[in-house]
This record gives sequence, C-alpha cells and structure tokens, in this order.
Amino acid sequence: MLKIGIIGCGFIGRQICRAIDSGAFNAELYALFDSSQSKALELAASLKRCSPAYMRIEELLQSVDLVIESASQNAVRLIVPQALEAGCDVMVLSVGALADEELREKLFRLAEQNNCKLYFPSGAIVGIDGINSASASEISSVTLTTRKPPLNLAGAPHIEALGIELEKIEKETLLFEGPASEAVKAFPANVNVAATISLAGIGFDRTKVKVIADPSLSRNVHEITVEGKFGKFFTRVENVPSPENPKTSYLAALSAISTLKKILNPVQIGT
Ligand SMILES: NC(=O)C1=CN([C@@H]2O[C@H](COP(=O)(O)OP(=O)(O)OC[C@H]3O[C@@H](n4cnc5c(N)ncnc54)[C@H](O)[C@@H]3O)[C@@H](O)[C@H]2O)C=CC1
Ligand SMILES: O=C([O-])CC(=O)C(=O)O
Repeated sequence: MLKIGIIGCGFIGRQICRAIDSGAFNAELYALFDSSQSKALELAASLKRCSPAYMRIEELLQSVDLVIESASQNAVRLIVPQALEAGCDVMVLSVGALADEELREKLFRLAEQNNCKLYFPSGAIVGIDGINSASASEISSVTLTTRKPPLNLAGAPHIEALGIELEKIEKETLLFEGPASEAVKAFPANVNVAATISLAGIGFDRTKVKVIADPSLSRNVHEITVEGKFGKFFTRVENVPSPENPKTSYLAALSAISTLKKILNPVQIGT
C-alpha cells in the first residue's frame, strides 16, 4: 500500500489527511511533519482510522513512497530536493517556488535521475487541462487575473513593501501587473496558481498576471484567458476561501485530494 508523508499540517494538509482518514483511498497515511510540532500532533490525534507518526524530515523521507508538500515555498526549496534524492514521489502545492529557474531545473533533473514523479495539482484554478492540451501545439498568450477580498492579500511581500493599507481599499484596485515570475514572489501565498499555469503553458516570463483587491468580493476569483493555434478559451472560478486560512481556496485542497485519487486509480480521466 502506498505510504504517504505530509509536510505542512495547515488547511490543505488537514483536508488531505481527513480524506485519507475517511477510508476512501488505498493508501496509508504514514507520517506527518510541520515546523509547528503541536499542529501535527493535534492533527494526528483528531484522526479516526489513521495513526500517522510525527517524524523528523530525514526519517520521514526514508519511510514513505509519496511526500505531499502543503507547507510553503521555503519548504519546497529545503525539503523537496532531499525527498527526490531519497527516491520519493512528491506532490507540490507551493508551486510558486518553481519560479526560481535553478531550483526548477534541479527538481526536474533529480526527478529524472531518481525515477520519481513530481505532481503539481491544478490547485485553486480551472483550465489546466485546456492549457495542457493547447500546449501540444502553439500557445500565443496566457493571462491570469486574480481578484481577492483585500484582507486575503494581507502579509504579501508586495503589500508590505509598498505599505498598502488593505483595510482602506474601498473599490476594485489593481495592485500588481507583471509576469508570473514576479507575481509569485510578490504574492507567494496568493498566486501559486500563476506558477502552475506557467509550468503547463508558456513559462514564467510570458505568462501575464494581474492581482486585484476587490472589497465587494467574498470569494477568491481566478480568470484565465489562453490563446493559441487551438483557438481561445476563458475560465473563471469563484472560490470559497478556507475559513482557517482565507488566502487559500477550498478548491486547492480538493485538487490535491483529486490528484491523489488520480495517482492511485488505474483509470485516468481528463488531460
Ligand atoms: N497550488 C495552489 O493552487 C495553491 C497553493 N497554496 C499553497 O499551499 C501551501 C499550503 O497552504 P495552506 O494549507 O493553506 O497553508 P497554511 O498556512 O494553512 O498551512 C501551512 C502549514 O505548513 C507549515 N509550514 C510552513 N513552512 C514549513 C516548513 N518549512 N516546514 C514544515 N512546515 C512548514 C506551517 O506551520 C503550517 O502549519 C501554501 O504554500 C500555499 O500558499 C495555497 C492555495 C492554492
Ligand atoms: O487558493 C487560491 O485562491 C490561490 C492561492 O492562494 C494560490 O494560488 O496561492
């Protein structure tokens, strides 16, 4: 049975653990790790069927088949290379870390050398299937427009660097416009989706991103427009934010659970 280790026991990590704990998967939730040990222990204690152990990273990587990173871009930089070197398959949620070309090439090389799979779930967006299909031919442009309630953008480096007072925003306000390579650094906990789109499509420099704070919203909205030889498509998702971490949309956790289902299932549907 596939042994799973979760790195990061916040909103997404918890949702994945609960899904495995429901008995829906032929997989064993074997180990947890979080820089806050108490968070991981609390999560383990809340489960009914599974009893994952809290392990040091080195021990976890020697014990599991699949590592699911649901922690932070920093965790991707520090832990994912070690996980691939240890021969683990890895699912990455903090995809924005891959805007760093050196890290991206290192992870892809390590995955190949160690015969491991790297999975990037669609996350909080819809349309990755279409971008994957379109990229079998030529794509000419990809644009992501992300709209969030202002306070869901709190703590982002871009907001802090410019001293933007989010609570004073009274109407729809464009806060950022630029390539995905800059967007994921400016908003590391808000537009990981821009990185996933870049990986699937035309890369971090050609993928254009707008981040808008909109006080009229209660949901996180992502719109994608893609043009290429296939024609043109537009997707829009209005995501319910997690009550525990409103920066993160519920759909992102569901997409990790769905990716796990795809990994375990012999029948594959969709691109
Ligand atoms: N791919 C996508 O579409 C999306 C990706 N995300 C990203 O997924 C990740 C998880 O999201 P949430 O569960 O909402 O976050 P969260 O903030 O609720 O939980 C993150 C957990 O990871 C732990 N953590 C952080 N850095 C760590 C490290 N270096 N080592 C071990 N533990 C560490 C924290 O203590 C916390 O318990 C975040 O990086 C977030 O930005 C979020 C939404 C969509
Ligand atoms: O959950 C969302 O709406 C998107 C998000 O935070 C991210 O891509 O980092």
